[in-house]
Amino acid sequence: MKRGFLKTAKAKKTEGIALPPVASTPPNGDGSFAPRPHIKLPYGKVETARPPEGFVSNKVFGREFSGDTVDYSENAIILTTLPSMNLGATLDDEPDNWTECILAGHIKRRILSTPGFPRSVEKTAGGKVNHRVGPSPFGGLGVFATRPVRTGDLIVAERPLLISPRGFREAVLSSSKGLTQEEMIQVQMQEWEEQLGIALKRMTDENRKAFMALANSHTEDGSGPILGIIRTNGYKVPGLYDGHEDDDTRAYTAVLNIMSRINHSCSPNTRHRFDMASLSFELRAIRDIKKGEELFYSYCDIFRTKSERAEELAPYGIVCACPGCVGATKETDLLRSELEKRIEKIQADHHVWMKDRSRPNVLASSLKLIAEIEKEGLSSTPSFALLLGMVAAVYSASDNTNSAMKYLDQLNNHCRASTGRSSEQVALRSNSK
Ligand SMILES: C[S@@+](CC[C@H](N)C(=O)[O-])C[C@H]1O[C@@H](n2cnc3c(N)ncnc32)[C@H](O)[C@@H]1O
Repeated sequence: MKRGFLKTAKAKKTEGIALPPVASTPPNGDGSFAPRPHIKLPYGKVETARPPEGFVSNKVFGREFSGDTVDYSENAIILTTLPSMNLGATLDDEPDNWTECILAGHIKRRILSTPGFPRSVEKTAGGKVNHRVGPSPFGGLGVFATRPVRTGDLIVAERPLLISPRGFREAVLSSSKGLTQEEMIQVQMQEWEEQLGIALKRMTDENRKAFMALANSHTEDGSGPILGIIRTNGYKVPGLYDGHEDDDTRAYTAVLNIMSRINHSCSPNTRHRFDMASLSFELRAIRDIKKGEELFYSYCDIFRTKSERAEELAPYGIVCACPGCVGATKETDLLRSELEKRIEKIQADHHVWMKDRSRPNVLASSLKLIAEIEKEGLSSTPSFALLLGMVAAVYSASDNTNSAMKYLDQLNNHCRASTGRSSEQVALRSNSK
């Protein structure tokens, strides 16, 4: 994005809007929320992709609030711009851009109280642009490396255009008595679209334009244009959730200008993390990437079999033709689904060897699994670091310093790719806790 790109940014009249709280779902005693009912949204061509005849949706009137308001109820949904945007602000005031957010009140408070917030978004080494968006052989647009990128290097970091809840609010159901499940879902999608529209209106013209230009693979299932774009392009926001971390219905999703152009592969070459203090997503290489190579992340769980992955990818309209799917066999399915278990077993053997060096070490089994992982393109698994560490430890114990250093170096790069920090920095931080 060019500097000055948002020179025309319009200031907000108010700091935010609070949608009416949902009376039926107060937080539990510990401040957490009960899971929302899991609603499977339709995809593909849906014959009745609209609310039933004569249905009039609840119009939402939010309460406007100013920048110093912090007492919105836990249960209220807040529409707010982060970092906050002053009247007449331009990109010169906030070169890292703003994120339009639809959040529960307590989530906004959590973001604002993150130490360092709003930190500036991390820059690539030397401020170089490592990516470009262009036509992809997989169809539509994709993102490509403009220079060789080493494992662990930052490719791009950006603030999302929009952060919004992944699940629907319960309120809309109150008006839906007598409707079938399918009809209720259509009603919910329409009402959610109207609420999302309020957030879109609050965006700068440039951000709204960038958002609406993103791909939409949900044009025939009743999703409105905004919801369709969110469903096609959303990244789950790690660390942001209303209930329990594992409860997807209360998680948040982010749509980004550049990173939402990245296509899917079951053998991804990038990894991303969310940095709350800068409110940005950081994309790093998980293996060395050549100039011109397309960048991929995985939209599905890569530790599942090919047919299970195909099921997860269907809502995106993807019939995956990545090397991991084209070359899938019984053996690769087994490797993926049993990978974690195999690593755990090697780790247990390693601990036995650490206590009693007369026992067999795990060098051969670790190196064999590392080779299998690299061949299948699964090095984005966080447990890969464990294997690298175990190999380095065994080499080090046998005074094979060169080999130990080689694997420590790989471990360090892997750690940078996952956490943005070197393994020494990560060890220092965890020791200081
Ligand atoms: C997040 S967008 C990715 C960017 C998109 N290609 C574009 O033109 O903006 C997701 C959509 O891209 C397409 N897509 C992504 N990965 C794909 C793949 N591996 N094979 C086929 N289509 C893919 C699908 O239409 C999917 O719904």
